[in-house]
Amino acid sequence: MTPIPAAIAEALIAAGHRLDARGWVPATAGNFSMRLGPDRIAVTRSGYHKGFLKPESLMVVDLAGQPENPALRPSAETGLHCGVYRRFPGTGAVLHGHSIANTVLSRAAGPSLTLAGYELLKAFPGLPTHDASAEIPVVDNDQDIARMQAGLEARWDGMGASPPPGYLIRGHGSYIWAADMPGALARFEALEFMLECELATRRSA
Ligand SMILES: CSC[C@@H](O)[C@@H](O)C(=O)COP(=O)(O)O
Ligand SMILES: [Zn+2]
Repeated sequence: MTPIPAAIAEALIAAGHRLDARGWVPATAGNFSMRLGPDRIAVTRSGYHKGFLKPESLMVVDLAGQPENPALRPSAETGLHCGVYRRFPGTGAVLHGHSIANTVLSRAAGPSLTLAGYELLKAFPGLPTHDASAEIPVVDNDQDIARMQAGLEARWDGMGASPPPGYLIRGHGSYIWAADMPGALARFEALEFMLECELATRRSA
């Protein structure tokens, strides 16, 4: 069995506190993971409140989503985490949350949502200035996670070498990743900030 180092467990638990404090993981929504090695990740177990995670709320799966301990049930969306680690090998942490802004805006969006002119775009890779735009893919929600992941692969295939490090699931939430947990949190918060700005702009229109 692959141990989950204390620093990894602490980072995942702290991420839960942070996102819960912002109202981005209501009820038992959201799931998080961090890379443990080339073919192993620590992921949140299914059905736990992410604001109250403990080391026992975490478990180890391989990049096909198979648990090392078959008695434990990983996040229902483990396949989406594994899909990111497989496709983008530099990924060290993946965060998923359900916010009001990402839920409302993804419901209204087409196949992508464009964010332009925000200083916080600089939190995303390859955007050194606010004078830029990011096209965040929006995929339809699906309880068949393997099918949703296949759709994402097709989207990424059509997006060149460096798709944005995140996407929205319609009416559901966001997935964001980075090389480490501080980076993933920064990108998550930047995306949420810009989505809240978009929502405020539409409300005042
Ligand atoms: C509270 S329902 C939300 C779930 O269906 C799911 O979308 C989610 O984010 C959490 O699922 P989980 O299996 O606990 O990782
Ligand atoms: Zn979810």
